[in-house]
Amino acid sequence: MATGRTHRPATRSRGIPEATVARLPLYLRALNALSERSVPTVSSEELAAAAGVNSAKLRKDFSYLGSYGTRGVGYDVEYLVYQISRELGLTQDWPIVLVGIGNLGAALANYGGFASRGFRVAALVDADPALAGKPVAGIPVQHIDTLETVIREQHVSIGVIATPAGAAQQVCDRLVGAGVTSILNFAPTVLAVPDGVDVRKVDLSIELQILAFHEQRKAGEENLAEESAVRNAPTTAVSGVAAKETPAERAARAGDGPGPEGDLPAVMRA
Ligand SMILES: NC(=O)c1ccc[n+]([C@@H]2O[C@H](COP(=O)([O-])OP(=O)(O)OC[C@H]3O[C@@H](n4cnc5c(N)ncnc54)[C@H](O)[C@@H]3O)[C@@H](O)[C@H]2O)c1
Repeated sequence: MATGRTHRPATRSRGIPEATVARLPLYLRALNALSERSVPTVSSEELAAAAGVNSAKLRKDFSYLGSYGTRGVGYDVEYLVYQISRELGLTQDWPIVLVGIGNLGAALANYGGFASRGFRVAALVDADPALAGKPVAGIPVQHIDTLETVIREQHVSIGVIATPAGAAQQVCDRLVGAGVTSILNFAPTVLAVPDGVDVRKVDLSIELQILAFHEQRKAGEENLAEESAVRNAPTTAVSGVAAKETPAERAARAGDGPGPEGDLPAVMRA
């Protein structure tokens, strides 16, 4: 779901392109599902379909990991899970700090997927003094004043921002100043960060807008297809003028459906 860009060159130090890195979590999710079902091996086609990726792209991506699979057998699921997890740095535990514990922050804190993927919520932080000490997902919310101490003591390198947009840059600056080098930003604003800090932005409304665009295009294509079907239908002479025949007219002429008047009673068609 994460969208946006990271402030990194298109190719990472070990020669793995950013686009490949962005697909690794998709492969990992599909592989974990296979692993849970104790599936030992998987073909590139099956895995590509499960991850929603083109299979040639998948084989190219895996070649960067030095993983080529075995002809006729496919890829070893467990080994690939290990390889991708190692590449993504998921073989170690990553403490994260979540800032802004409102509707979204509380939902994120309650999301079980962080822990199962190696991300430990080290602290929940909010500026509202009324929230301080209140448990959310079993973790007491801490006041923003403690942010730097929490980051230092818990060795946090990843921060998640779920504050209103107006507070996000200030929170970001404090996170970076305290040593955080990766930020996941949910606030609808562009953050300025120094070199060496990665920012990923999540915006569900942008995703919905992209879907709306595709919906609109699909509707347009359907209309065009209908218009073109009518335009390309065989012509028939009506009162001496060549006119396009609609599907209903064609069916009526063939005697297999209602005429252009549809289901009008016969008396009204006369
Ligand atoms: N990316 C998405 O898809 C998506 C979806 C929903 C909401 N949002 C965004 O997430 C943010 C939070 O939304 P919400 O509905 O949870 O809002 P909310 O008002 O319920 O919660 C915001 C929280 O941030 C806290 N806060 C404000 N200033 C702060 C600061 N300087 N330091 C620390 N905490 C601070 C507030 O006390 C509050 O608890 C908004 O920016 C919203 O636009 C994004």
